Amino acid sequence: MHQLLTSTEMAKADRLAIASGPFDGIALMRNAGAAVAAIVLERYPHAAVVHILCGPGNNGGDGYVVAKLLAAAGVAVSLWSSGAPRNGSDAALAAAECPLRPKPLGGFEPAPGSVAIDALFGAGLSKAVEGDAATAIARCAEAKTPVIAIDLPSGISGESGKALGPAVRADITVTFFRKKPGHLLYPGRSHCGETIVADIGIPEDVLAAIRPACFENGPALWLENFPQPEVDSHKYARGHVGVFSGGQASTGAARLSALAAARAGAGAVTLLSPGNALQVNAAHLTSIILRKADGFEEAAEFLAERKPRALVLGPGLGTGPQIGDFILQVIGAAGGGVAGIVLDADAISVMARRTEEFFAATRAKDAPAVLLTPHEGEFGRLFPEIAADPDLSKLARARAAARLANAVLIYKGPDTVIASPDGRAAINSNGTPLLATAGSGDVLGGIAAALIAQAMPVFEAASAAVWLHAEAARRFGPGLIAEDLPLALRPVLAELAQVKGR
Ligand SMILES: NC(=O)C1=CN([C@@H]2O[C@H](COP(=O)(O)OP(=O)(O)OC[C@H]3O[C@@H](n4cnc5c(N)ncnc54)[C@H](O)[C@@H]3O)[C@@H](O)[C@H]2O)[C@@H](O)CC1
Ligand SMILES: [K+]
Repeated sequence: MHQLLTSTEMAKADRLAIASGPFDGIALMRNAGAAVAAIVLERYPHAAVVHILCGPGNNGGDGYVVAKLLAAAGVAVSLWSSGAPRNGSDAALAAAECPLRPKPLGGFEPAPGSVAIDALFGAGLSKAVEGDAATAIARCAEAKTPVIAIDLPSGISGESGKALGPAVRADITVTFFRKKPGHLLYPGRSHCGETIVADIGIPEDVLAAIRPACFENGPALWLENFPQPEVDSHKYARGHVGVFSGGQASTGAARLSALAAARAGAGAVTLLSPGNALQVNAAHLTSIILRKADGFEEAAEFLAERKPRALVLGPGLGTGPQIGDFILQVIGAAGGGVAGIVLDADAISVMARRTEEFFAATRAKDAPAVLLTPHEGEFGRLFPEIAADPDLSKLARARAAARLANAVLIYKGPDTVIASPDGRAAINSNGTPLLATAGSGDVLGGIAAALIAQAMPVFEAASAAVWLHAEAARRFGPGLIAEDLPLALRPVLAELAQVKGR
């Protein structure tokens, strides 16, 4: 259920389902309407009136089916239409099967105690909602009428989650077969309320032909690749992570990454510290190995001797020009042995000033895989042209940036998108505002590095890290600070290990 379908992919799913039978277009529409009607009856059994607002397309067609079924169940139904469906469409068949006569949408006023079904526009929305439909949306909002949206809240793009103009704020959104990106990307997500995915008889095997490349992030996406220590594992087989610390006044961020990497299962973690910060780091570390690394030569010795599988560069590292040289040298030297380098925070800001050299390094033939973890501001600095394109959704921005940088991206925010240069992407949906706390990003980088070090492919490792990080925060609850996050991973990891062991 974790695949997300674009409108083109969903139309293909409909076509393939119709071709393989037994349901034709109108039968799928009847199933869709029946699913919505059942949810209305279950959730709003005492509604005084159910208003059904039908648009001109097949979304409206679903509305006519709902009207017929609810009326047959004895519900007081009031049917409104913005215009007759196109002759020969499934919606026209559904309208013909519905015994109720619709009233013109312009006269719609929600009655007290009523519920509204939004069947105005779904996957076919192509421009801003205007006229009577926009007025109807405003009237529901003014009257605080509970709304159940069919497929998508009208006005929201299923592709981008953008509001193309006025948009319905639904309490429940019932979509079909699979969610669409617009259900998870903001502001769409906040317009959906609870999103329910209904089965309308489209067979699962159509997905093999569609091969979706976008997913809702969750264990279904990466559990198969999630590390599980073998009985005979020793600490280096569980993956060694190297984290580079900043100077003596900014060491905490790297230590948070290091601790998170250890909690996320890295067998060994080394903190590489400038000489002037060794004392302060030593005073705060116990199980983490501390090693002096002043500049590239000592870093290169560490790579050659200890063969870490993953590196974290960025938290608290500083933004001076020599830091940029250092990062480029480490990327250049790490290919072969290092499976992945996580570049976060200061590393992103520094590389944003040298994008040409940076992208040349990440695209080099033997470069290690790179994972970038920008928040909105850092994304804008590193990818200014992509960030400035108003036509791109957050999903499209993440994918374009991943391709440009030849890197996996964790594009952070309330709807974090993880994107791979191969075109795959995941949208995270378990995020929490509790994570808006200083140092939480440093922890995320450490978790991702630990998973990469344990042989998870970088896209899967990044996706798993984002999910684990949010899940740990949610379960910990209010009062969370970044220091709590590594330990808060424990129950989440325990549960995953149990599921995986089954
Ligand atoms: N067999 C099928 O085709 C099925 C379709 N289903 C429903 O069909 C919907 C998609 O149907 P459609 O492709 O007809 O699309 P919609 O019903 O979303 O709307 C398309 C119509 O609205 C017009 N339009 C788009 N934006 C407008 C705007 N802002 N103002 C005025 N007019 C606008 C279009 O020109 C077109 O006539 C899905 O969302 C789903 O609810 C489901 O019943 C499942 C089966
Ligand atoms: K709708």
